[in-house]
Amino acid sequence: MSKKPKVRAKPPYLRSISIKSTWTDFEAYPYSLPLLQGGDFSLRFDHPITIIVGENGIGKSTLLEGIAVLAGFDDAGGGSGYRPVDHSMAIETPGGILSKCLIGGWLPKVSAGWFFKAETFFSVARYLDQAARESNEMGPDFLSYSHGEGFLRFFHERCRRRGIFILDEPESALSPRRQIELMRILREAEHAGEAQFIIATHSPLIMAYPGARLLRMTKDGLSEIDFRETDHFSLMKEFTSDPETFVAEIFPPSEGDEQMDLYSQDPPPY
Ligand SMILES: Nc1ncnc2c1ncn2[C@@H]1O[C@H](COP(=O)(O)OP(=O)(O)OP(=O)(O)O)[C@@H](O)[C@H]1O
Repeated sequence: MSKKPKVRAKPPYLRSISIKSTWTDFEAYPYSLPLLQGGDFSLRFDHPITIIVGENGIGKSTLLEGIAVLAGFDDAGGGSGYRPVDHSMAIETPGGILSKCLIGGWLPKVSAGWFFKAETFFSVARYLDQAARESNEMGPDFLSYSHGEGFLRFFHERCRRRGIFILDEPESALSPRRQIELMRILREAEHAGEAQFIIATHSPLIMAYPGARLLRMTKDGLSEIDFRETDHFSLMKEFTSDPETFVAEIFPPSEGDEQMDLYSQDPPPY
């Protein structure tokens, strides 16, 4: 009798997160995020790629850290079982403890994947090289490249595998051209059908990724949005349609100032 081929579940693997109904502590960070106030926060993931946008400080990274810990990653970044940063001397409250108040709905629970944080990429990369050296293996050596090249090599090598990939501001070191390359990597991963991505970004390019579910985080919570409606896109649109006026309006002349030609080719007089 022939064996039935195994059917592998497709992403998204993490189908939902919600706040525990018994949770009552909303006083201190990270439970004090505006998103959680009211105690009925929940979010469903129904696309392989979810992209979260929102103003600085609204809580995107903290939410991603909570999800990363729920997925079994360290909130400093890395894969399952990696502890790239020594937290023993840290004085700050780690955002990952948010996971304490969250319940994740998985189908199935996957442990493979990665939590990429632009701000800790270099510590994580060093940790990977050191771990490889200790096992007499070749390290990935992401640090022997420029910031942006290192990031892209990383995305090429790690994000095409099966698992859940949580990316916090992956565009940070990438030129617009390289952001487009990242979008191509996402597209390949999406076609391969093995990876779920949850991404926080300020890049108007990445938020225009076709087929992703784009969510805007505000103090009132998370809601779906078209990328054209985001502040990031509207500001860039205003800028590109009339850069001179746009920049001049950033620096309105004070009373008594002479009107400055911002695009003068003359060097400054010092
Ligand atoms: N370790 C911490 N302890 C206390 N408050 C924190 C800590 N980390 C962040 N916060 C605060 O929590 C809020 C959310 O921060 P978070 O980093 O999640 O925002 P964000 O949306 O990712 O911002 P950005 O776009 O600038 O990365 C901010 O008001 C921030 O000052």
